[in-house]
Amino acid sequence: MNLVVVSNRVARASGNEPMTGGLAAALLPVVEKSGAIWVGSSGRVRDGVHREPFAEIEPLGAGALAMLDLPAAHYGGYYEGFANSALWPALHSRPDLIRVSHDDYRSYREVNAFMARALLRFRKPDTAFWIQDYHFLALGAELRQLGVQHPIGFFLHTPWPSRATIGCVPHHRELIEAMLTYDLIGFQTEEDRRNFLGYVESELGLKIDGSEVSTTHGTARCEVFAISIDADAFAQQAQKAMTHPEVSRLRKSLNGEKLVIGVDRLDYSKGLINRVKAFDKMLTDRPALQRVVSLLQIATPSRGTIEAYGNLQGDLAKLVSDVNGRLGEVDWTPIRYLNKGYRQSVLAGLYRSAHVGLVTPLQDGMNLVAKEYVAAQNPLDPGVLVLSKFAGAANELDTALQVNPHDIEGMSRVIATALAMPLTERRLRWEAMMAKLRDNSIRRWFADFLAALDQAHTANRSVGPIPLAPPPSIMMAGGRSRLAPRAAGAVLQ
Ligand SMILES: O=P(O)(O)OC[C@H]1O[C@H](O[C@H]2O[C@H](CO)[C@@H](O)[C@H](O)[C@H]2O)[C@H](O)[C@@H](O)[C@@H]1O
Ligand SMILES: O=c1ccn([C@@H]2O[C@H](COP(=O)(O)OP(=O)(O)O)[C@@H](O)[C@H]2O)c(=O)[nH]1
Repeated sequence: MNLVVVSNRVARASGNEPMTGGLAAALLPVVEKSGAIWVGSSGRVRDGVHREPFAEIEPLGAGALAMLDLPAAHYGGYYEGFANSALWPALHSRPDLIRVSHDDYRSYREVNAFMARALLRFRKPDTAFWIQDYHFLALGAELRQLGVQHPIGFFLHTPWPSRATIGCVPHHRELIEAMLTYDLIGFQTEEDRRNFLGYVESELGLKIDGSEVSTTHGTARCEVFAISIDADAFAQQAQKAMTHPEVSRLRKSLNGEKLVIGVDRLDYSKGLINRVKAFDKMLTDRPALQRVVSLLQIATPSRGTIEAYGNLQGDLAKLVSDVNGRLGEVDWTPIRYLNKGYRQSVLAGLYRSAHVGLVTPLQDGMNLVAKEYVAAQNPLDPGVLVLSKFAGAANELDTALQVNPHDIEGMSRVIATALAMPLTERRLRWEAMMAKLRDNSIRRWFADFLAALDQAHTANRSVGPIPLAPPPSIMMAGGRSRLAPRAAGAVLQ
């Protein structure tokens, strides 16, 4: 099989920069080994690329990485607009943060259609397409519309929310109808899958048969594949990282103090404000812990041109400075707060140096930082993971100390418990989590998805050729979508 993987964000094998997010970090090692072609955005835009998509292609393991310049006129409306100001807040159950214009939606559909046309050059008779994430909900439908009969799978890296919440996204019906043209739709957790099928049944009135939804365009199978990491490789990296100068400097600066670590993109879904408040409360309520423990919070800038992200950056900086100003001393700072990214070869050593890993998102598809923190620990003296029950990772990492990130007082108590946990209990909890990570590796995630895609597509083909997808349509009065033919290229006119 000749695999084409598609995502908005890609990662270069030779890249020396820190990873921006879990999708790229998780996919890089497996895509590299698979010989696949990985197609995504170059991060650059270009005028007039509609006819001839421009791709910079470089080797990636046995395969290749193709980075496309996306259309200048639509990039902002697609990425910052519809993808990250409408879909992202809705998918993370924050409908109050949805900001979207109908032009943004048009741009989103234009970029999906553009990507579909660009993918045709990579198509061979035995190609399977694997589309990643909410940036490309409609890409499968665009490919089918171009007559592509190949297997097309989709994996959603974020949560899928309740029907009421996804219903706040303009054009939700036509987007989800478009998703049903995928042979296979993968989710991080059973809850995400249930929410999606619940929407399909109650909002679209379609019948669900086990994991399958049948439409006049074929059957979409919906399954769960929890993304993961290569735990043993990460453990080795962590051991090696202990001699990295940056890690040595951190350890030396601790002067025997305990360390709590948080590593996140600066995103409102990550629960950073509540986390800092909980740490503050712990130190304020338990003065004996002052000078005994500090927090290292790495908050990598993300999507900074979007208002909600800019506001968060300001609010968080103010909160951290308030805590440090109030509790700090001439020779002690309670919170080390860094707005930059670190390579995993350094990050692994930082995790291993920390007695507690704080991963407290309000909502998170999976959260690979939680898994990396566990994998990085010294088996003889492991740290404790404090994990939000609203991260996808909480399903597997069930011996972490799980918290409700909305309960600041509860979190402050649990962090104190983690800091005081005896070695025997730390080891028991860590061993159980590490066994789960070893069992469900990123290699297994990759292989299981592709095997299920093959099965789903074979079952679809056994009932005949796949009809052209329902074409995209604009909203009609009353919020219902219509399924009407569309002239090639005439998106949303
Ligand atoms: O590409 P960006 O806009 O910079 O955002 C980074 C990525 O954020 C999201 O990551 C998700 O995928 C992880 C791996 O499955 C998962 O652990 C995490 O819970 C998710 O938030 C987003 O879904 C990606 O598309 C972005 O690339
Ligand atoms: O400075 C940083 C911060 C994060 N990461 C990586 O970015 C990913 C974050 O993934 P996660 O699933 O936790 O969250 P996301 O950012 O994708 O929502 C992890 O693999 C981290 O190792 C990194 O390499 N350097």
